[in-house]
Amino acid sequence: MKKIPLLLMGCGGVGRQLLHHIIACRLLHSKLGVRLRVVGVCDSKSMVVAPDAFTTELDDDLLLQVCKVKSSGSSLQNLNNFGECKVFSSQDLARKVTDIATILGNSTGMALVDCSASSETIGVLSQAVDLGCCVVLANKKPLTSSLEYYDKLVSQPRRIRHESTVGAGLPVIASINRILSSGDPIYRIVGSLSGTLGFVMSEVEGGKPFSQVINAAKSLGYTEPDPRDDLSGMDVARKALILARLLGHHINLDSVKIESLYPVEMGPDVMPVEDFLVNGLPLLDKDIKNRIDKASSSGNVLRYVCLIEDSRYEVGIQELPRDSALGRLRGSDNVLEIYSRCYKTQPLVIQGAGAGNDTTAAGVLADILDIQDLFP
Ligand SMILES: NC(=O)C1=CN([C@@H]2O[C@H](COP(=O)(O)OP(=O)(O)OC[C@H]3O[C@@H](n4cnc5c(N)ncnc54)[C@H](OP(=O)(O)O)[C@@H]3O)[C@@H](O)[C@H]2O)C=CC1
Ligand SMILES: N[C@@H](CC=O)C(=O)O
Repeated sequence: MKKIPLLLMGCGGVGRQLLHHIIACRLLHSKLGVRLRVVGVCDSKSMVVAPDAFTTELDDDLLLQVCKVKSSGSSLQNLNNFGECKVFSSQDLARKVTDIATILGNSTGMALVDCSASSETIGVLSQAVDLGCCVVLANKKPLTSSLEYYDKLVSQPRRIRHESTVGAGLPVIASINRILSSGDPIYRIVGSLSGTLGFVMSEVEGGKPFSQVINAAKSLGYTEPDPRDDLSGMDVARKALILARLLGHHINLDSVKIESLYPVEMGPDVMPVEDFLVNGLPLLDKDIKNRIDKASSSGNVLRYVCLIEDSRYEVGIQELPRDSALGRLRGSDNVLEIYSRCYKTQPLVIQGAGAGNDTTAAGVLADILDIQDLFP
């Protein structure tokens, strides 16, 4: 049986769902001759690890307990007396992750899985690459920081997977990699790449207030931890940057033209997120409704569109015909049109659920299975 040691960073909506998927797939994976050995799980402050990363793992009862503790809003410290594990607190975290990566990286190998929404994981991920580990990301921040970090993370292409960073579980990165590796140059990508903003546009079209829809999107697990990451366009800009860099464009986030749906006075530096959700959002209801009604009166709809073409990198609202590919989108679906030599007149179109814990975690799990050949 092939064994893949795995350390999970981030135990929020996506991370917990990943643990549930791993447990639910035990039988399937054993038929495939693979076992995912979860050796550690950490959140922002603590980490729970197996007593000996070489020979032991966190068993499924303990993983379920991790999920239970985290979904109740408690700390992983509460697992101190539950089963065979050790719990470490904040100052030791990065060092402890690196210690495990050092032990396993050059022996059995290890998959370091980032389901956090933090930029603090970038250092440990890049060290893990040097230590011979694989990295699997749902977190977009490590790939959208400096070009130096990006180049480091992708320096061993067989050892990195990040399908869920764009379009959640949709096969966007894999499809682009296949097209590029066949020498077919991609010259234009256009799409709607935010589950949250897609959901918002179609629900507000249906008559619901913007503020209510954003809160619903948060409860459904579509938004980033702070929904302003979605509403500012920054989350889509990160996806645009990931795609542009995949196409070989050596650019940074400041090359992406971004349209925000809220004013600077409601930004994270000015207002705490709870304040924004309760008091800020309702102030935006009228303006968004007016914009949508105006488009509707001309038979159009509003969609938040991502465009990558030549040296144009733009994310923002566009008014589009209701019966266009993007105009027909409903709910949290994403759609992506890829134009290349082979897909010139008719683009390659990828469409489907583009956000949510289930599909995102499924994408992460498929990525982990995809690197199984690198493990003994
Ligand atoms: N939801 C979706 O539809 C999609 C999400 N993604 C990406 O998946 C990631 C996770 O999203 P989601 O689960 O919704 O986010 P959550 O906010 O629910 O969870 C984030 C988790 O990361 C932990 N964390 C924060 N900082 C660190 C750190 N430095 N080291 C380790 N863990 C840390 C948090 O810890 P604590 O509990 O202590 O706060 C929390 O457990 C995000 O990057 C998001 O962009 C990608 C595609 C789709
Ligand atoms: N917040 C994101 C989640 C996926 O990346 C979105 O709404 O698309």
